[in-house]
Amino acid sequence: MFETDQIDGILPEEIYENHLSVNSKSCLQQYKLSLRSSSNVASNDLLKCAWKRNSELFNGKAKDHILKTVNSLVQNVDTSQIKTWKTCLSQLDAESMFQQSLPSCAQCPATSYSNLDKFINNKCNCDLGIVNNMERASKETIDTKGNSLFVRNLNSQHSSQESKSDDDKQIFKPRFGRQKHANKNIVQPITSTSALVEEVDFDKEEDENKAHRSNVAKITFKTAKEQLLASNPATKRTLGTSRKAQAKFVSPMIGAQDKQESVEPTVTDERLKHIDPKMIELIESEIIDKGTPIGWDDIAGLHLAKSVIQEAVVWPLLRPDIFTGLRRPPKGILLFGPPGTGKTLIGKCVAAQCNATFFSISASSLTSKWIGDGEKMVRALFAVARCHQPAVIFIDEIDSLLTQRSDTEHEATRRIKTEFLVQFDGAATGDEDRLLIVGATNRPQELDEAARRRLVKRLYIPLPDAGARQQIITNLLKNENNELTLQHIAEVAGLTEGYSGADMRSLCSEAAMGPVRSVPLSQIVSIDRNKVRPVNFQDFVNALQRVKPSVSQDDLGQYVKWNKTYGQGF
Ligand SMILES: Nc1ncnc2c1ncn2[C@@H]1O[C@H](COP(=O)(O)OP(=O)(O)OP(=O)(O)O)[C@@H](O)[C@H]1O
Repeated sequence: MFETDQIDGILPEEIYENHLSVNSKSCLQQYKLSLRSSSNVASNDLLKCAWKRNSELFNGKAKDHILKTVNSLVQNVDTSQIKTWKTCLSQLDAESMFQQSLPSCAQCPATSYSNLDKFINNKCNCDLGIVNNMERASKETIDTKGNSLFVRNLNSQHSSQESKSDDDKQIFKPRFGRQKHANKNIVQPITSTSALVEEVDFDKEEDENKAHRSNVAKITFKTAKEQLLASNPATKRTLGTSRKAQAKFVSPMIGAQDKQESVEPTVTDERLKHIDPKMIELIESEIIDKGTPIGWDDIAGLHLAKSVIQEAVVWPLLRPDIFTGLRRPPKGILLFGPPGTGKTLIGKCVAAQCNATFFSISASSLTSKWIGDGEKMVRALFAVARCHQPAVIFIDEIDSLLTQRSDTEHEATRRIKTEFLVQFDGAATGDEDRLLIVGATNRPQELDEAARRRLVKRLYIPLPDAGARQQIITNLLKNENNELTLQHIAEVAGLTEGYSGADMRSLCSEAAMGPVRSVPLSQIVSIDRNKVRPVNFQDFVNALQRVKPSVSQDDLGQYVKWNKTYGQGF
């Protein structure tokens, strides 16, 4: 309670008579918190806020008086008055003020929340928060006694909708919960709580309230996500997908910025008529690889594989007129071998050598990322590829798409697989099509027989030999400041038996960290780039302690065996 001698002239009774109604549960809670922490400014702000919102409930004189007193106390916050202000606040019984300010509730008998804790713990069915939102959009009607408030229904849009469905029933919003009254245009105060309680079917009322709130939300409120999707439907598909470094950036604000431009991509090619435009856009932005073109020299070793590919795939794609009949090229090749041996590099190189568009997709993303849409995605992928001929479709982890059939196979996966085989056959039989499907796998033994048959050329991509490892090191050190001689490089190559191309890359990165680690910690931020010493042989020796080969001998044995059975045999 206010001490009458400290904030003179303001009697608690006066405040209660003015039906001080704190706006919302959260407002009150914050207010209480601020009281506990004795934060004068926060308390003052909250009080002001509550009073402002309820200004029409105040007797102007009392309001002015309270605000004046509060202002003077806040302005003198550094003086001795601070003690008085704090004392005032600590003596203000906010709980009982709030309790007493609550008007009678239609649904909860007044006694049910005589204890404020009950209200705070949601034991009261009323929803003050909702009422607050309504208050902003509506005109309040207060009865003469001020103890029961009805709020005329919300915004005109909503009321027109309701009136359409509810014909000539006029709907009013009580401050707590909703009440329907058959009488037209009459704002009825609740004079007897008990009488109303009898009339109201609580369950029905609750359902109606829920439906009403959701209607209001639908009409007046859109989440940021909904707004974004409405303005740029393409974002739905691009959000959450892993982007490659070279992938085109799709701004989430495209829709907002280019309102004039059509959001839907325009499909001009007849072959794409039945394909979802969003999928086309996604394929063009995410799946077409526009990275730096790869040359044969960028791939170390693998001479046999490279020559077979050149002969069987690259030339036919470049000269389809010569490679006809028996010379007709295979439409699918399989690259299998341990991870990190350059299968993807080969795929990219083929595309670059044939001036073909390179589509790169991981089969596992078809079965997981585009779950439910995988089938459509496969169809779209082949359709877009046909429009970008010559094209190379690189499917990494192809084993996860074309696995051997089993009873436990998921229906969606089975459908994607079927679609893939259908499209594959279409591409294989279409004489005009210059499409090449390159599948890559680390587990060739798991491939479906049907897939194996279609991927006619099956090439083993083994671990790099010493010469290839030497070439990889040389290539990677080309742009680094280093003092390794040819002999050093040959020595490192000799020490890395069993390392894959990817392991070699990790080794070189680790060695390149040596010079940086030798810089004293205190100078790392300021040191001149040219003062960092060159990479040397010792850095490689140290790196060899940390980077170990990732492929086991057992795995290698399996590849060799499979190669002998199904591979090209070299
Ligand atoms: N023969 C190679 N010549 C040059 N670099 C290679 C070679 N093999 C692998 N690398 C290096 O290893 C990295 C990974 O290679 P890549 O992605 O082509 O392997 P992968 O066989 O497709 O691997 P995964 O089976 O795990 O997909 C390449 O970016 C390259 O730096």
